[in-house]
Amino acid sequence: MTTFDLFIIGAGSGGVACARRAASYGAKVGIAEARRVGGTCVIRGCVPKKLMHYGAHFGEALADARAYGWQIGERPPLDFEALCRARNQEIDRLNGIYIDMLKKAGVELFTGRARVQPRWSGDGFVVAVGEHEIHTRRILVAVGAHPSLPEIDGIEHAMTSDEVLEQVYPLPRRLVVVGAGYIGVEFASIFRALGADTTLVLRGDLPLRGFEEDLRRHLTDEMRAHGLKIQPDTRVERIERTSDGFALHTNRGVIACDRVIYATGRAPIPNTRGIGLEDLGVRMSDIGVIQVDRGYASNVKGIFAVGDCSDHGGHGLGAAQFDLTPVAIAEGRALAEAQFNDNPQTVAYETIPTAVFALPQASSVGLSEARARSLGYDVTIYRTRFRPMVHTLTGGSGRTMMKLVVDKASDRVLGCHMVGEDAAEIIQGFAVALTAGATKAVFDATVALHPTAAEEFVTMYQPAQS
Ligand SMILES: Cc1cc2nc3c(=O)[nH]c(=O)nc-3n(C[C@H](O)[C@H](O)[C@H](O)COP(=O)(O)OP(=O)(O)OC[C@H]3O[C@@H](n4cnc5c(N)ncnc54)[C@H](O)[C@@H]3O)c2cc1C
Ligand SMILES: NC(=O)c1ccc[n+]([C@@H]2O[C@H](COP(=O)([O-])OP(=O)(O)OC[C@H]3O[C@@H](n4cnc5c(N)ncnc54)[C@H](O)[C@@H]3O)[C@@H](O)[C@H]2O)c1
Repeated sequence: MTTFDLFIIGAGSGGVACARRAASYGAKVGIAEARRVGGTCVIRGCVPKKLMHYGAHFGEALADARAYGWQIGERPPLDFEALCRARNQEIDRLNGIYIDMLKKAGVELFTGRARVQPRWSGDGFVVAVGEHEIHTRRILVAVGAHPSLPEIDGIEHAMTSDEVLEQVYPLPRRLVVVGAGYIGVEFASIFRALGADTTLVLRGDLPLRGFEEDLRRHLTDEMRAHGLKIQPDTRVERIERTSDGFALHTNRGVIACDRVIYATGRAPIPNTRGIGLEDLGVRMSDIGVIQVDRGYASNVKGIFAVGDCSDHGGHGLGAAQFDLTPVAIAEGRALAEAQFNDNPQTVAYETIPTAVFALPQASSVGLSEARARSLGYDVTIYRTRFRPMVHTLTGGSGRTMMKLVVDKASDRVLGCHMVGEDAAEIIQGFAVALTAGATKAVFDATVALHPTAAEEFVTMYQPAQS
């Protein structure tokens, strides 16, 4: 029987990245996947979501095109189910590519739910996947997370992101999205842009808790201007099926709709529980997050964890922001480098760029103003709001917002934030600048690229009133 150097549970972003890198250094690597290779990002996350985001925004582009002379009459009809089917076809193609990539890398794939056995083999661990009994020196747990739902009456009527992104269904006429984190804001934006009468219901006063306050406010105004109904300070008490859809009973009245999407967060349970980790004494939080050190090692020697199911604590920034695909990939690769190439690496957690594919997009890298102040920085703020050039002809009311948070003492730019078209594409380059430790003087010395929105990031000379 082969003994693997590394056996990975979960072929998602972190697991696949680690497997390929470790195998490239000659390690004997096996990987188990319970659902589909590619994991959340490829199968039911980033990729299908971005395809739907593209699909949704053609509607607006078509309307804008009229102002540029295109003779487009009424809004053309949308075949939403065709969009779902095209999306699924692309996901099937990517799933095949991921399986091939593992094969080409020499990684052995086991299909099924892996379970670590409560006994040790001669030189490591035993993992069961279906009929297979696998011996391995190290285990990487990269099992990701799962939509978490509150226990209220009628919650079984709600769709989660899994169903939204995997199923083919008619476009809802009236939709309610509950929860205003990344997924809630993105889905509400997508369905609104597709033409659904959409209400975003949140418990707090603004969406996207943890993000820069100016970004949250500006994005809220913009989303409302696009016709999205945003209902703050609202708690759903129960969901009732009615003759023509559903009734959401809330502390602020009843909302009628045809579909309800719940986007109330994700947790590693049930993925991390019930697969033998507790029996070996692996330390986890109450929601199943595996506690690891800076080398992604759990408290049990030889068991590691990366990605959404893990937390190494102590990065000093927000938390939820780090459950992102590139973070899982960077952690998986860093683990492989340390274990199989004697090349320990650190992930630049302080300057992880992030975007919300909303209506319009919002993006951030580095610290928010509030977070910078809470960490003791004395900061200067630069902020601009302007009408993007495309709307000079369309007459659209949309406004772009950009903000820089600068440390007075060192002149270092601590945070860049944006709401507006292409915000996601624009922030990536500024993440490079922040990772390199760029100062405001460097931003000022950078020649602008005209005419773009991005140039505003290097032409904000006057500090904003606090
Ligand atoms: C709707 C949505 C949109 C998102 N959009 C973005 C985005 O735009 N940008 C971004 O950066 N991030 C996005 N994310 C987050 C991103 O998808 C995750 O951060 C990323 O996939 C985490 O990777 P991972 O390797 O930790 O876990 P996953 O990719 O979730 O992979 C875990 C894998 O483990 C498998 N598994 C679980 N238990 C077992 C077991 N016992 N045996 C075998 N296999 C098992 C699962 O089936 C899964 O395939 C999005 C997430 C969602 C839900
Ligand atoms: N563009 C991206 O990069 C992207 C997109 C989607 C998801 N993600 C990742 O996936 C993770 C999960 O996304 P998410 O949106 O599910 O989680 P989230 O943690 O971002 O947001 C969940 C929201 O639901 C609210 N909530 C919790 N319980 C509730 C209840 N009972 N009623 C009403 N609201 C409730 C929370 O206050 C929070 O605002 C994110 O943290 C992010 O890391 C990233």
